[in-house]
Amino acid sequence: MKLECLHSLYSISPPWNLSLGSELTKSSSKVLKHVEKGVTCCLKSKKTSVEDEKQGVGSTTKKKTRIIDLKVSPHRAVSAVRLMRIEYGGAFADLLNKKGKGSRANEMGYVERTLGFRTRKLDDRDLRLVTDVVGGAIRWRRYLDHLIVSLCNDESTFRSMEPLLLQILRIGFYEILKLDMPPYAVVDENVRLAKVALRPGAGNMVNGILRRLVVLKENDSLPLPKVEGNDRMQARALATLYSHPVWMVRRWIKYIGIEDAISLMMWNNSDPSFSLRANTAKGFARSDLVKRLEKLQVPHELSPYLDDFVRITTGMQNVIQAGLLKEGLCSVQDESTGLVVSVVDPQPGDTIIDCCAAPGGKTLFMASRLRHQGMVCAVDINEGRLRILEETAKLHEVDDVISTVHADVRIYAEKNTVKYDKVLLDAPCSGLGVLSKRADLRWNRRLEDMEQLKNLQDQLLDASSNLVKPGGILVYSTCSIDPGENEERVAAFLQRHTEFRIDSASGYVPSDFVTESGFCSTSPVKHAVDGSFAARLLRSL
Ligand SMILES: C[S@@+](CC[C@H](N)C(=O)[O-])C[C@H]1O[C@@H](n2cnc3c(N)ncnc32)[C@H](O)[C@@H]1O
Repeated sequence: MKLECLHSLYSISPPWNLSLGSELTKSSSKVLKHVEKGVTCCLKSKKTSVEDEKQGVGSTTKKKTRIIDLKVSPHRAVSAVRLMRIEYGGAFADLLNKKGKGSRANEMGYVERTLGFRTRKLDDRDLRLVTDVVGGAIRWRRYLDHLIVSLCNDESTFRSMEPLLLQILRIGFYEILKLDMPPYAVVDENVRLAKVALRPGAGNMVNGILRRLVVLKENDSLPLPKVEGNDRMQARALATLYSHPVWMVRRWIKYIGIEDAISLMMWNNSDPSFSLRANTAKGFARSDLVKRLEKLQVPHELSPYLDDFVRITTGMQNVIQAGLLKEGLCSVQDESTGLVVSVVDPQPGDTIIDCCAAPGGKTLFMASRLRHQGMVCAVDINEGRLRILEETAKLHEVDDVISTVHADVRIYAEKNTVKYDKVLLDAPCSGLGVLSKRADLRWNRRLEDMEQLKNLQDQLLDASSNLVKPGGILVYSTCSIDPGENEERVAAFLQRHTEFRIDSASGYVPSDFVTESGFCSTSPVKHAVDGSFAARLLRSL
């Protein structure tokens, strides 16, 4: 996905924003009450600095008062507000801070509306801290909450805790336990935030709980569960220790065994790594990208699997600021998604249909491989995401070979009579292969979702298969590592459609990724890239 689109796509106004009053849900109105209480309190409390701004509007002069607290650390105030938005606003955890137009100002606007005051402006270090703290506090939520409950006097104190107070505690716990920040500074700073944003009593509570945590950490006696007992008890303990939902842990133990399940959870909890794809369609080769990265002093490494890809671990901000993405010279794309395109194997002159195309990561890469000969028809049910695809196709100069269709592919495939050489179905899925990049996804997925997704995947497979020419190829892919969404879907499809057979991915992707059945499967544990699956299915003549 194009990086610059992430921010606007995932920025959702908080539900407790007063202007959204009529849309408030029950739980968000509860949050609103807490937040309003906090705002009223902190407006009454004494501030370090008050800035009066005069704004001239025509002949009248409006006076706007901004309360600025220079003592509260900006990264903590912003992190607390972001965590509130993510948990209660349904926004995704966009861990890539978009620098530039108004983003810092907007962030402070949210702080002011939620907490009732501004802090000093965020600098680069603050922005990095916000990214670390927000991503970490979300990933480690179950682990942190287990310890917070243990350190509260009783469970009801935890259950009835104001949402903002809980976020402040999570920030403090994460900073002490996982970022190894100087503990007493962390205590003081979070106490100050709780006092100013809520009330003095909240600060006292944060002080008591964080100080107990510091002592337990120093004595190496954190109250953590032991991995013992029956399967269910072990899964529960691991779910707390590695901070994942119990149902996911049970599923992974069943499919990949306890050791790999632990490695997978450690991968999911680590900082995500990113790859860049050089946009050769614009005449920008990987060697050009490497030169630019060297100039920007961004550490990088060539992908051993894909000719156009470069891996970076840090320095994404530099890449963004240098305008490489904005100019369409490269995109942020994981190697696992590039390998899916290798399984499709687009060749100049091919006619291809991408059945679930938006926002277009694979469409654009396939189009670049066509070298301006052939066509990719990009279908998606989501108009907004499809628009992003169209804009990026222009920017990347591959729009000459891309046409878009806004439709439900199940209906489109029934009515459409054109057949294609290659059909890609990159199906909606649980995303269990990309949990390191999507920090909050693990908490939003439920076991019940899996059944619904499997039904949808079957329907989409049936529809897409209608669009394949005799002798043509259907590629079914997901960003999941769950056999229920992958191998089992293909097996069920082949039973329903005897005109298709598996065409091995061998020869299209490095043999490391080819399973015994001939599928392409990437695994965070084995290959240190996101998890994905792709099956190449050949239609008989
Ligand atoms: C996994 S995402 C696709 C990602 C995309 N292939 C890429 O590489 O950027 C799944 C997409 O399927 C679309 N989708 C879901 N149901 C659909 C349907 N019935 N018909 C067409 N598109 C659908 C969603 O809107 C979503 O954009």
